[in-house]
Amino acid sequence: MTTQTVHDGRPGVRVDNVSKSFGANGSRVTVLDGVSLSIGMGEFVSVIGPSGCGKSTLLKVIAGLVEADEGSVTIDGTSVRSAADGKLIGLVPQSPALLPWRTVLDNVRLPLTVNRKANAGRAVRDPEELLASFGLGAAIHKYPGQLSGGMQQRAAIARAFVFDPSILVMDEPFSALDEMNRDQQRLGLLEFWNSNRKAVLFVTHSVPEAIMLSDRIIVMAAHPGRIAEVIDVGLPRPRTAETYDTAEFRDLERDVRAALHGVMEKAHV
Ligand SMILES: Nc1ncnc2c1ncn2[C@@H]1O[C@H](COP(=O)(O)OP(=O)(O)OP(=O)(O)O)[C@@H](O)[C@H]1O
Repeated sequence: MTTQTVHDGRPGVRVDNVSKSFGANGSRVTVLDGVSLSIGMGEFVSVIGPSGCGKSTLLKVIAGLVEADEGSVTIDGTSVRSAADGKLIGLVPQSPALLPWRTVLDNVRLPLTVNRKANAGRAVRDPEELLASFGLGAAIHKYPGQLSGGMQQRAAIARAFVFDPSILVMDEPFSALDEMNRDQQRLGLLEFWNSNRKAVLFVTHSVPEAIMLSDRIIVMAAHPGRIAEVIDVGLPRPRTAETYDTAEFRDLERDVRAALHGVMEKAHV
């Protein structure tokens, strides 16, 4: 096994000194305070931290769904707005958000058909092939209600790949699944990502999940939301179910939990 990090010289995601507050003057709350980070092309970065520390807000700022008050974000060298217009950003939400009256294949095709004119000439992936590579080849003509939660989430991930985005932002995509199923989905995602390297920002509450998937783990602190620590994972890839049983994995688990305890304790001072 080898440790491999793929950087092809492209800038990836750059977040520079981003701040964001919500609320009116008297009750204004700073949710992100001077957050800076970068994700190289082909790098997998997870964000973990206590509830309310601004993980989802950070993800939304990077995905162009929320505008930062201060600071800047660039995706592959361009502004978030033009990256979003150019379909460079793939988003996987917490719940699969599939349309129940459309088949799985039609759900994954939907982004291609919504604005056919604007999408003309854009590089796209074949929805059937994508679904097959996520193990859903036999389910393409089924409706979402006929699929398990894990299968629905895989379809949502496949949908995020149709425009072959440069970056993928994923907001706790496996949080609604039971642990066994969740683990299967993680390994499935890793297998696909290994041969389709994107810059990934992955929000999670699970320490083992963050370690298993990531090259780096960003630990956030709350009130205001900020980066407290960055932990390099460095486990060899490809990672498999056996990776959980290694001493290196357990050491990392201890380090990440200690970092989380650190930010929780400071929050109570
Ligand atoms: N649109 C909004 N308007 C007002 N407040 C908001 C808005 N979006 C988020 N917040 C507040 O910002 C803070 C951070 O929210 P965010 O969802 O980013 O945290 P999180 O770390 O993802 O939390 P969790 O782990 O519980 O999902 C919370 O206090 C939340 O109530």
